[in-house]
Amino acid sequence: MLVHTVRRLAAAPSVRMIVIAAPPADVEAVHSLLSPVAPVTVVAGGAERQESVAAALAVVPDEVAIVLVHDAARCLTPPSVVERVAAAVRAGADAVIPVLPVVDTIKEVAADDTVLGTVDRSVLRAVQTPQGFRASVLRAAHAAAADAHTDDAGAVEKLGIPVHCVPGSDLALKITRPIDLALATHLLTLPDPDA
Ligand SMILES: Nc1ccn([C@@H]2O[C@H](COP(=O)(O)OP(=O)(O)OP(=O)(O)O)[C@@H](O)[C@H]2O)c(=O)n1
Ligand SMILES: C[C@](O)(CO)[C@H](O)COP(=O)(O)O
Repeated sequence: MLVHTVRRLAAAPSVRMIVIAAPPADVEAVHSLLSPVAPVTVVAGGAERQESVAAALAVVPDEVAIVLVHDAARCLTPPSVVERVAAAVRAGADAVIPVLPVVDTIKEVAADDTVLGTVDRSVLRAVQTPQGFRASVLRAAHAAAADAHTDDAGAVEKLGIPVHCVPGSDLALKITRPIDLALATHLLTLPDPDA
């Protein structure tokens, strides 16, 4: 997954530096794996995603103005999505997330499995990565983050800074369940949409 992720990130013209947070015991191995794919810096990640992002951010030079945070698990994210996010930050947004509409009906459910209500899905979005930030905003959000957050934009929202949405991609699925892996394996057999 890491190889596919880095290959697509490196193919995005806006990406100048790639920092990977790896399990501490695997830093050397990950560097050896990825060096033939693209120049990468590999740091020891943390127990949670948030800690890994903070560790990677710590080695990003101060002169880097825009930082994109990506999931290795979204390894088929097309370079066009990376470019869309980067372009929106360059155009002036402090924080940008790629999103998709929610296609299922969403219910709020009580602990006893009784439905409490139906949520208006027209205002909901499923959030992907990479998420793009003005570097100073991401650093401030991480410094201020008192609680755990499941995405970096969540920490920015808590600062009261607007987060802008751009279209994501079905290809940017997060490989979480066995069926996601089966789907990704099949998608790899299809022509590259960005080629
Ligand atoms: N300690 C961690 C855990 C996760 N990640 C990053 O966060 C992404 C999502 O991780 P994870 O939560 O493990 O993905 P899921 O497969 O969705 O697992 P879970 O069911 O725990 O949410 C990973 O691809 C990885 O890039 C990380 O950097 N450091
Ligand atoms: C960042 C993310 O991929 C956006 O959808 C998601 O929040 C990661 O969540 P996870 O539970 O760490 O996989």
